[in-house]
Amino acid sequence: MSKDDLGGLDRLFATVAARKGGDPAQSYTAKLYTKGSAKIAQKVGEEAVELAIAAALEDRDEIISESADLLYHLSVLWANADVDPADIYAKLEAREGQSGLAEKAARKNDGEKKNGLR
Ligand SMILES: N=c1c2ncn([C@@H]3O[C@H](COP(=O)(O)OP(=O)(O)OP(=O)(O)O)[C@@H](O)[C@H]3O)c2ncn1[C@@H]1O[C@H](COP(=O)(O)O)[C@@H](O)[C@H]1O
Repeated sequence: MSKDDLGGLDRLFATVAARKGGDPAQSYTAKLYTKGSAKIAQKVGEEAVELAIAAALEDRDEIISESADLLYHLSVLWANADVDPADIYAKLEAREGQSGLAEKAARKNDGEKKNGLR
């Protein structure tokens, strides 16, 4: 499949994954890889906080802009960790049809059993 056939997030991921081993003087993404996983994780955290602030302020334009920043840095984090968006899609698909409330209740029951409370 060519990169042109991919959707937005997959296309962004293909671009950033292709920057691995690239010239840090030519590519911001390549430069980020050379800084390592802790720096990439820090950038994701920063962008997530900036998005949360935009959401708290109900600033729609900033929500869009910060979401784009977050998705870009998240894509770099995935590529750096050898995770493919397909892995995330598979996880989401496995959760389809499972209510978040039911999943949380099941986790709570498991935790109580483990702690001998049940
Ligand atoms: N989507 C993005 C994208 N979004 C944000 N950014 C960059 O992410 C940086 C984040 O801003 P910051 O102020 O936090 O960066 P900073 O000041 O360098 O941060 P520190 O490293 O100092 O913490 C900016 O330099 C943005 O330009 C992006 N850089 C690249 N892309 C995509 O990745 C492709 C490849 O880019 P290069 O790797 O640069 O060729 C581009 O064509 C785009 O499609």
